[in-house]
Amino acid sequence: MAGLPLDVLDLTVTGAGGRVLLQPASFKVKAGEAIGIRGPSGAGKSTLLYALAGLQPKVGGTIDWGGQDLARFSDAERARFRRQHVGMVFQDFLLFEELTALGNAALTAAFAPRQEIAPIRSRATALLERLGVSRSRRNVDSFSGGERQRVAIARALANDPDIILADEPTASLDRAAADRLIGDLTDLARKEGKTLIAVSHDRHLLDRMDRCLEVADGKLLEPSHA
Ligand SMILES: Nc1ncnc2c1ncn2[C@@H]1O[C@H](COP(=O)(O)OP(=O)(O)OP(=O)(O)O)[C@@H](O)[C@H]1O
Repeated sequence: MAGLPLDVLDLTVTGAGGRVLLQPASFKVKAGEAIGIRGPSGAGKSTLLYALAGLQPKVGGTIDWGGQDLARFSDAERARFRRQHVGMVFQDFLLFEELTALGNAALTAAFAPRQEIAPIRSRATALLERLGVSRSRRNVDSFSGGERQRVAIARALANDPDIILADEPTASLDRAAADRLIGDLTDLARKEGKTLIAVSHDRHLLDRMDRCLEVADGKLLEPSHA
């Protein structure tokens, strides 16, 4: 699948107790662009990324992915959009401890139409191999942080999503594995046209993006170069 463009207009996010987590933010991303989101800890980077994935319950404004405004969707519609279009790498991975690495990586097969199950499983297997996860038939409960991160990345990509949203995707990887992953992710954007948005503190990752957005204290600052 090719990427989708994004048009965000006056996006706000409100958290528990009515706390404003993101003040009105507007920006555009072209299909196939690779965007970094940077800023200090607690600034609201993950908040913004989750909103773009349709995972924030209280949003205002517009989150328009190729003509579909997530901010106006029902919960069920947002879930369907995510299943069809979004590969998400969560900061804390959100793996299922009782499943194998392959079971986790191919998780979306459980919700996919019959004809898509085999392609998802074979893509998940290839991704685990590419990412150097050799123990794909082992339960992830014995895995290290770096192995978990790689399983989480394989899961996000196994569905061949046209949008990749990644929260600190290199945080648990050593430099060599991180650099390989950055190459893989930017290739997906540049060669396959997928839209990539990654929150990161990793200078190496930010430097490889087409451009970066900066978030500070719940505000999107003027877009800047990495
Ligand atoms: N649902 C919520 N309700 C209330 N406050 C929240 C909620 N979610 C996040 N926050 C708060 O919003 C702020 C921004 O959090 P966020 O996780 O987006 O920051 P971040 O920039 O990604 O930080 P880090 O780099 O440390 O991951 C933090 O103060 C956090 O505690």
